[in-house]
Amino acid sequence: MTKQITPEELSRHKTVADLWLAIDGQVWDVTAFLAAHPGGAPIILQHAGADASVPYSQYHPFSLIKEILPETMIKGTLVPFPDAKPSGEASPSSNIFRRPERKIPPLAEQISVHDFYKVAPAHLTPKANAYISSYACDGITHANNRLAYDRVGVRPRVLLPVANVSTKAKLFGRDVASPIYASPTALAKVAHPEGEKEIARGCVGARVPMALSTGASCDLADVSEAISAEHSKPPGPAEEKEEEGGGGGGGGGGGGGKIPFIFQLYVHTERSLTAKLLQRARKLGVDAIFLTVDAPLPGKREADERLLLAQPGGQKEQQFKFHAPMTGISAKNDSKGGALGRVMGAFIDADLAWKDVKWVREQCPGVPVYVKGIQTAMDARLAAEAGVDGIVVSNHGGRSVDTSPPSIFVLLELQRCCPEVFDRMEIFVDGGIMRGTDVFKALCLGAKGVGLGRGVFYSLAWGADGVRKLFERKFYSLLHLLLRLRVIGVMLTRSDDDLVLKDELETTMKMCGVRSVDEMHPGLLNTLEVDHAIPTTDDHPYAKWRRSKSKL
Ligand code: HEM
Ligand SMILES: Cc1cc2nc3c(=O)[nH]c(=O)nc-3n(C[C@H](O)[C@H](O)[C@H](O)COP(=O)(O)O)c2cc1C
Repeated sequence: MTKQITPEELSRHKTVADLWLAIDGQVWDVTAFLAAHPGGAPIILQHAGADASVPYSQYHPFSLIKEILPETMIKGTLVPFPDAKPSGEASPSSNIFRRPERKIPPLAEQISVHDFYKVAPAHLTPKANAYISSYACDGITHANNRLAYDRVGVRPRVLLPVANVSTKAKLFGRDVASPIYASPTALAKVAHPEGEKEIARGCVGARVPMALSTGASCDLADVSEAISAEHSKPPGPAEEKEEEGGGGGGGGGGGGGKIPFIFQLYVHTERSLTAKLLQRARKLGVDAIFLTVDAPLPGKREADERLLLAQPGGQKEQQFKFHAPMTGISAKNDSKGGALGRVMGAFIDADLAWKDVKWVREQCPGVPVYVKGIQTAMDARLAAEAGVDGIVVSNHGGRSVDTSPPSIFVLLELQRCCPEVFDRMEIFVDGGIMRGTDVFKALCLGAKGVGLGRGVFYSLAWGADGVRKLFERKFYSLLHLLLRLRVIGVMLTRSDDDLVLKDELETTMKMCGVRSVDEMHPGLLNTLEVDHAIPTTDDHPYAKWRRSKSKL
């Protein structure tokens, strides 16, 4: 049996002379590998003495470490949570533990999306982490979504007046503070007891769109109500200090117009149920429908698969977290394992076809429909022909079919093979967005806006404030500032839990001589490093599509 290593013991090995880290439940002594790591030593040192599974999985498939490092470097198995108790009725092998109450580090310390990814998992249950972080098979697409952005460079322009820049945009018919939104992600209650309602509150605070999944753990009406309630709150300290000269600008509570509210649709095998759901969405006044088409069945997400759920009849709270009211499905283990995606998505109609897009549009006249999950120029053209209002270039965050192209490559493919689609419909993109530079690159390539999935889930560990901070920066209201000035005599400052993505986007814009979203264009990017990887034709450029005939 391998040695059981506690997080405390692991944390004692974090120097260049003695460096351990845990990946996928195993503790490795990587002291000898530190200098040889092709990605550099600093990134490994950043995670020294800690569980590096989540950040590691952003760059590498879990299988890589076993291919590269000898087994002799394994020190043992990480005991997940020595201070945690197994949940009441969970079977001994279920591996479900409740997190003891841990003090979450201050939000002010989380200054990048990477920070949210790094810190939040320690405050979620193992099953929640497995569900959120998981990806299809070897995680090639998942890792490449992120890495592909790094291979596209920006071309900074100088000596242009950029004292005042604005990230404002109009998305789904409404004014937003920045063209970034919360992608639809099912079962948010695994990360926060208020689930999607809390995401909605954060989105209102940041004044960005929110997309709600069919598989959400809160009902459409409840989330719609949470949005309205948040909008009608009186302005508080987090309220926007309306920018002078166009810069900045978040705003919680009643500030600004209503945020766009999007309903993401998975079509049920029983069509009448989907028709009813769409009618409800329309009545509730959703601003758009995202029809997800890249998951006729959920991908093979092994991390999620391996970790079983508490058995039926187990902890109440467990069931509450893993229940989707709009589909009526509660999670359970099946003969294959415990994958939430598979169990919760069992209702999805795998026979959906282009003709059904028309049917969906007919069910909700007047509500714009976007097809989410487009990954080739061919399908982008078909979407334009189907008359939809737009598409979301997405591979489900690498959760559907592994080795499909990173989203930014698809955007380049559309620019190369069917540029006309950008004039015919709106194009959104998600997958692997971690930095303001990533947002900038996607917008330069014609995206109207970008979505974040996992980042939102991780920021949710801090509740609505975390979500707001992920997207937006917070200013003190003038009133609040004056009060502070009088009472404690501070200088005019921003609040200490400023920003993340919007601020990074503004910085990039300033460095590139761009003052508004409309001024961004492909000429501000260098894509030479990836251009060879972008398809030039619909068919394979030389391999012929002919299966050899049997001679028998
Ligand atoms: C300890 C086990 C690790 C092994 C065996 C390993 C292996 C490798 C290898 C073979 C490469 C070059 C090829 C490639 O890009 O896939 C690489 C690059 C890289 N690794 Fe790791 N790595 C490890 C840990 C980590 C961790 C913990 C992180 C981050 C949290 C990380 C981040 C990176 C990054 C950012 C690159 C550069 C990728 C690029 O420039 O395209 N690695 N690693
Ligand atoms: C935990 C989780 C649940 C998701 N659930 C859904 C869903 O119900 N419907 C959907 O269309 N996409 C879903 N997605 C995909 C996201 O909408 C989005 O495409 C993806 O997460 C973007 O990649 P990122 O996580 O790298 O930002 C989910 C993603 C995650 C991480």
